[in-house]
Amino acid sequence: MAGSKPLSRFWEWGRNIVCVGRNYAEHAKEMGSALPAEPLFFLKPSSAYVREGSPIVRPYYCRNLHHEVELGVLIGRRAQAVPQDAAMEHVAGYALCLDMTARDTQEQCKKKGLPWTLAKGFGSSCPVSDFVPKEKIPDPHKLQIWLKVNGKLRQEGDTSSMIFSIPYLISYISHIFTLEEGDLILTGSPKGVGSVEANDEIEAGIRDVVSMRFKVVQGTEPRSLKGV
Ligand SMILES: O=C(O)/C=C/C(=O)CC(=O)C(=O)O
Ligand SMILES: [Mg+2]
Repeated sequence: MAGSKPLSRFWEWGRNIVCVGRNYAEHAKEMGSALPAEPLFFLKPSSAYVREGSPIVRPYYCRNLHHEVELGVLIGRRAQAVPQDAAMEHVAGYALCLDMTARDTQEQCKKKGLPWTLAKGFGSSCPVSDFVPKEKIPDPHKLQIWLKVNGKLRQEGDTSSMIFSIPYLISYISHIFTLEEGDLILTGSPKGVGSVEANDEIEAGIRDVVSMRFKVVQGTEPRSLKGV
């Protein structure tokens, strides 16, 4: 139950995972998408969390699983309609996160005007690092985040390039719904997203702060969904 566990194990809280999209101009460009005039966001279920030691499971319906490395911001105090200048008081700390994306499924959803849940919200779509307390990161807009696949660098971005800053995002979201203690905001991916296959190893980090490794495995197709 939320509240009975330490925030340093936020992935056990079962709180909201709020993901911001197209928050880096070069990533929006590589996707062929327009820059957002206001933050674009979507949710993942809390069962999407996965920790080091467990694999990222590629959904059986996905032919093109993409990595997106993102800075996660952990809410430490309830935020309801907070102004930008008070927003950082609601932050407990940070984590490195992956917004794993079934890109082919997302393309289909975009064409049909459907939500992105199948593409972004499957089990293990949100690998997360250890919690990093706020005190260890004096300026979250001055971080280098990176990601390698099988030892090769794929993504390298600087959080100073975010279109919408962390205080703006917290303020904006908190005017739409209340952010609760234990909620995590994924702040969007820099450029360089790309495919991973079963047996690939993903390593990612916030330079000089934290790193993590995950193996990708293939999910199996259910024999039948009849009777569900
Ligand atoms: O613009 C697109 O086609 C896709 C955008 C995303 O997947 C958004 C993100 O999750 C992101 O920018 O991090
Ligand atoms: Mg993303």
